[in-house]
Amino acid sequence: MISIDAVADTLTELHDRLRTLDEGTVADYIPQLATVDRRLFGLALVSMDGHLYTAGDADVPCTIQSVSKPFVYALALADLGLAEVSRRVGAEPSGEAFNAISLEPGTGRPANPMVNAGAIVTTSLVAADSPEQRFERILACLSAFAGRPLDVDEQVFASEAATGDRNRALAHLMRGAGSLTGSVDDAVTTYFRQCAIRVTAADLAVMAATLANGGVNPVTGTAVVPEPIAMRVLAVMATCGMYDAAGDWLLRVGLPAKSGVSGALIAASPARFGIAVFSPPLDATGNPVRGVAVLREASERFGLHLMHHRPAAAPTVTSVGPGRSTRPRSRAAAALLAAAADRITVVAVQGALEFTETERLLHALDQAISAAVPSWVVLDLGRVTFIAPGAASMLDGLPMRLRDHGVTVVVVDVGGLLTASSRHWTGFAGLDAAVAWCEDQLLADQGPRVGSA
Ligand SMILES: NC(=O)CC[C@H](N)C(=O)O
Repeated sequence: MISIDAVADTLTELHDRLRTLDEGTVADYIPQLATVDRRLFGLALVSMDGHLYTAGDADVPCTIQSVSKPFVYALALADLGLAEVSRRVGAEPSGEAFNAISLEPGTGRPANPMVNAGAIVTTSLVAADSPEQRFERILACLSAFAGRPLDVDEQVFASEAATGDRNRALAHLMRGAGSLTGSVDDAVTTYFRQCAIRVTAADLAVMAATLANGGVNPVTGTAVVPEPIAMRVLAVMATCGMYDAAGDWLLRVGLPAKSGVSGALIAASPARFGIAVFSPPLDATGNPVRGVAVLREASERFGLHLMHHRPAAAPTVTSVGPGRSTRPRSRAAAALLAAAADRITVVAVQGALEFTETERLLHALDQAISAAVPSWVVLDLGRVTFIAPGAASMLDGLPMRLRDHGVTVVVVDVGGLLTASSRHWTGFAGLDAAVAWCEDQLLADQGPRVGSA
């Protein structure tokens, strides 16, 4: 079969080339992890439409390890809110390894939820009546992110529970400092179980895509967490997800990401896709060698760096000009409307309105008003597909501000993009009706003169 898909081809090409990159060491401080085949190499990408692309061992299970941390952070944020969670776990890159004892002097608050200390506290914050229920909620949450019921690799769990003294020590330190409340044993046991949840690269790509998609799983359509939470989780991943390599990662790859000692790595390109790589050998910073290489290349090739300049796709304001309706008029009224043609201006807008487009629209309106001194402006949103909440708030005060200048603004807003959320706007379902309404107003204004004409 001839492939016409650049996404599938790119994954296959990256997989075939980078499989020869045989550097790094498989983690063995959790003995069971050392038994895994270092050659395993899976790639998966999930688009915002829920299309899955894979290459290599994308269906081979591994334990999620630290890649669980952003998702449990999301759950804690959903349970407690940002203010409460931030009181307990910071959001500063530690600049240290994942298992560093990086606690804020004095408070003992861990640096961020992406290192072990912060993750142990975050796990303990998940609302529950018992440790068992807490873990069930974590498993259910991660399963919703993945879009299928996940389970636990009991051997890896047992292996880490038997050897995880450093994490236990961290938890004791935090309990001593007061940043971890409750039982150390319960906190680390739940954390170890969470790290032993079994996933494939394909699952991880869906999970990352859910974060990229504003918290809505693009495969199942389930709203897993509210958009502001997905945004904050991505922010913490961007600054802290790659441990002490986080700065270099943001510089070179420019995507929120999270790695784990099993060799799992996810990255999310907001509003574009989630990607995951599974390849066990790790570099000196604890990040998977091949995963890092894949993401560096993919980011470069698809132009994905978050800080890329993205020019607007199309003009926002497509026309500015006088408006005339088809409503039948008396001869006198028609003459008056013709003479006052510059008093009704139609501004036609298209596309998705975010900050840039809305600033552009406001600027065009400003110019139209100063050039023609209209008394009525019809904002035609007939071809607007989306208004971001921030953009709607930029437009919200417009009717009142224009009224101060003697201008009435109305909107053609078939989908209720503006009028559904704001009572400041007079909305019409069609351009003709909106212009006719303005004409009626204009004629009523001029009433005596129409009579005497
Ligand atoms: N970086 C990681 O994936 C660490 C997770 C592992 N379970 C640990 O706590 O040591």
